[in-house]
Amino acid sequence: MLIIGIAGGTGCGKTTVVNQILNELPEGEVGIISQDSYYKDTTHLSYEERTKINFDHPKSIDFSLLESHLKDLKKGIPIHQPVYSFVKHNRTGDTILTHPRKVMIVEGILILTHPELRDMFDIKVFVHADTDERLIRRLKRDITERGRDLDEVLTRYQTTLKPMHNQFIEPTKEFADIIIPNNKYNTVAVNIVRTIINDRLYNGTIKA
Ligand SMILES: Nc1ncnc2c1ncn2[C@@H]1O[C@H](COP(=O)(O)OP(=O)(O)O)[C@@H](O)[C@H]1O
Ligand SMILES: Nc1ccn([C@@H]2O[C@H](COP(=O)(O)O)[C@@H](O)[C@H]2O)c(=O)n1
Repeated sequence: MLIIGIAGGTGCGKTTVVNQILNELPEGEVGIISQDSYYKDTTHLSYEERTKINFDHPKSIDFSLLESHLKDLKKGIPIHQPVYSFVKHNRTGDTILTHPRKVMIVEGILILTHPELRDMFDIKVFVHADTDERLIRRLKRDITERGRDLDEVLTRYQTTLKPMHNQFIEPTKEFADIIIPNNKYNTVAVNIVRTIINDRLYNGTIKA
C-alpha cells in the first residue's frame, strides 16, 4: 500500500487537489481518509460549548483512532470512518465503510504535526496558497457549505485559526516531499502526483 499525506492550511485546496488527482484514475484503486472525520466526539458537550472548541489545535483530533485505522487498512482490514458534521460541530454517528486500497490518501490541516502518523506516509505533500486567498475561499465555502456567517468565520480566524496555523500547520511544510503552489489551479503539479500514483499502481512496485 502506498500512503500519501496531503496537508496545508484551511482553504488551500486540499480537497480540490485530491478530487483532481482522483479524476482519470480508475475507480476503486485509491481510497481517501479525511482528518476532518477524526475530530473528537463531543456528544457530551452542548452545541454552545462545541462552538467554542479550538478546531485548529492538534488536540481536537482523535489521532489515535486515525492512526489505528490506517494501521488496520495497511493490514488489509476495512475500517468504519466516522462522518463529521461541520454544522453540528460533531460526528453524526454514521460511518463510511472504507476498504483498503493500493493507494490511500490522507488529507487534513494537521496530519503532518503527528510524528507517528507522519512516519506512515510514503509521500508527504503540502498544498500552499497565500493567507488572504485561503481566507477568501474559507469565507465563501463556510458560508455556502458549512452553515456559517461572516462574523463566525472572521472571529474564528482571528482567535484560533490564524495563530494555530502559524504555530502548528505552517511549520510542517518542512516535512513535505512535494509542495504544490495552489494560488491558481495547478494542473501540472496534480498531473505529477497522479503520474507517481499510476507508476506505483501499474508498475507493480506496491502490493494491495
Ligand atoms: N486553486 C484554486 N483556485 C480557486 N479556488 C480554489 C482553488 N482550490 C480550491 N478552491 C476553492 O476554495 C475552496 C476551499 O477549497 P478546499 O479544496 O475545500 O480546501 P481545503 O480542503 O484545503 O480546506 C473551495 O470552494 C474550492 O472550490
Ligand atoms: N466543527 C468544525 C470543525 C472544523 N472547523 C474548521 O475546519 C478547518 C479544517 O477543515 P478544512 O477542510 O478547511 O481543511 C479548520 O480550520 C477548522 O477551523 C470548523 O470550522 N468547525
